[in-house]
Amino acid sequence: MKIAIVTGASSGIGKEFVKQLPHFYRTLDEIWVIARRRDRLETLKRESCLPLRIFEGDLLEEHFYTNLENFLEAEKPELRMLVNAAGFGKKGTVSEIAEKEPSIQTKMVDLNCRALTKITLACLPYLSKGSRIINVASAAAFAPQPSFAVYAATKSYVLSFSNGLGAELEGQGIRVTAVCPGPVDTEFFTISGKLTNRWKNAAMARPENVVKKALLDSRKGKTVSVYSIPIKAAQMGAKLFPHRLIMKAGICSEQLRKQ
Ligand SMILES: NC(=O)C1=CN([C@@H]2O[C@H](COP(=O)(O)OP(=O)(O)OC[C@H]3O[C@@H](n4cnc5c(N)ncnc54)[C@H](OP(=O)(O)O)[C@@H]3O)[C@@H](O)[C@H]2O)C=CC1
Ligand SMILES: CC(=O)[C@H](N)C(=O)O
Repeated sequence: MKIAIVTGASSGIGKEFVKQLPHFYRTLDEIWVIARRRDRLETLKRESCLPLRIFEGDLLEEHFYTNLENFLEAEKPELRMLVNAAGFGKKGTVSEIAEKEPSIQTKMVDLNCRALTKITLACLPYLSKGSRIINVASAAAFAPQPSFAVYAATKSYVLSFSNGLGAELEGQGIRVTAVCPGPVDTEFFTISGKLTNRWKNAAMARPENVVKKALLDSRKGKTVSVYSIPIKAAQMGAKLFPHRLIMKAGICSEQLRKQ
């Protein structure tokens, strides 16, 4: 049985992967979808042209992995595509967030980094030549971001992990692509807090476009997928300029906005 696995499938970018995957991978038999909100996954299942198998659960809970591993062991599927999209962010300084929600920043690290790694490790034995991994990082991975510090650090981990793992798996014909979008119009900002940066607001992308580009880039075997010219410029800027300067520019533009 040929399958794809998508985490964060109940909303936004992950959900869009579930919608587009059947058109890119016509030989898939099933997509296994992971998220906490079962009702959302049930709706997606009714609308999908491929059978979806629902794995309702919290990626922060250990028993979730035991359950998934048991299913993988029993079915021994040919995993053609793993998409790690589950994640969240919180806006504000590290101290402000810590005061309001003491454990949320370590939970962010646990979901964005640890859970992504755990799912990948569980899936590795079922990948074979031609299989793909897509890890949803972010343009926030390119440089540190004051007032988004933990989030940006988690996404640097995802980018670095994807590049390292990709180099290890290349010889087996398995490609890993880190997707690094700027702001995307999803429920992300309901949880993180609204975007106040006008440059970021102007660069807001549609999830359909980001996902289509990611799937095309993954098919080509690209290691990083960046949608839109402004975000490619940001990627280039982060390579050319010292991160100290980039952070200063970000802080100045935020202060100007507040005036
Ligand atoms: N939107 C943006 O501007 C950008 C987003 N990204 C990244 O894209 C990824 C997807 O975000 P996006 O689609 O925008 O945001 P959404 O909030 O729309 O989706 C987040 C997804 O993660 C799932 N999720 C969250 N917490 C858990 C958990 N503990 N266990 C299982 N699943 C969980 C949610 O499902 P449920 O709540 O049902 O469990 C949901 O399906 C994230 O990694 C984000 O960092 C990257 C760049 C830009
Ligand atoms: C939420 C994101 O990851 C986005 N790249 C941003 O920095 O706003």
